[in-house]
Amino acid sequence: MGVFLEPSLKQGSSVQRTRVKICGITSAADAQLAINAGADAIGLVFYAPSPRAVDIAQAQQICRSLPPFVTVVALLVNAEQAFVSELLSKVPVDLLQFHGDEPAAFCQQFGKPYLKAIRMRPELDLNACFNEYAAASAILLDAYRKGVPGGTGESFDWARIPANRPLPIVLAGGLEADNVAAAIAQVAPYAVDVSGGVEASPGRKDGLKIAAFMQAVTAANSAAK
Ligand SMILES: O=C(O)c1ccccc1N[C@@H]1O[C@H](COP(=O)(O)O)[C@@H](O)[C@H]1O
Repeated sequence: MGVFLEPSLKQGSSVQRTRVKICGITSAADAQLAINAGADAIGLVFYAPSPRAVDIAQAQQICRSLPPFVTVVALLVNAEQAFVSELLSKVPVDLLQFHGDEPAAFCQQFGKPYLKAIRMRPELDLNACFNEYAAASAILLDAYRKGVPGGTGESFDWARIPANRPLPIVLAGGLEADNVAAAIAQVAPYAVDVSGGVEASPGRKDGLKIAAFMQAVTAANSAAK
């Protein structure tokens, strides 16, 4: 297994900025809040039990409103193969995010770049996950709560993340403006992913919280220079 050098880590005298994904976007207006604040990616949740769930028609409407160079991530939790294929044929998705128990063969079959979310349950063997999902674009690390696939608003012990990683890390789980700088300083992830921490209420984003989150990321990157 090779060792991926996180772009956020110091390379000579330069430090690359931490990418930001704002997940759980449910409207064109909320997408605009994220983009205006400088987010790199938006996440659309295709998981019906979530308060942030969107359907294909809503996703199409949100995507039609987007300017170029914004990455659209589709979040799925143990979805049927047929649904993922339909989604990809109807919505301009850049990246799939598998947030359930999908094996690597399932994730790879669509020929799309993908993130594999790993929930940090206590006995987890992270190296085994890196090996299984070696073809992923990145591994997204999220908090574990039994019976809940994600979006818990809870964080986990970042010390469990090894310094040497074969793939880029997207750090998720309970991030918000008040803790994201500490997370970046400790973990140096490729990207951070936030949902509940920038909401006014479940499924509705808060422009001020998004702006504060983005400012905290920028400040953390400046402090690392
Ligand atoms: O957002 C959801 O409702 C959701 C539902 C099912 C799986 C994942 C979900 N969200 C993802 O969970 C993490 C952490 O979210 P939070 O910032 O702690 O609220 C993040 O990757 C979300 O995209």
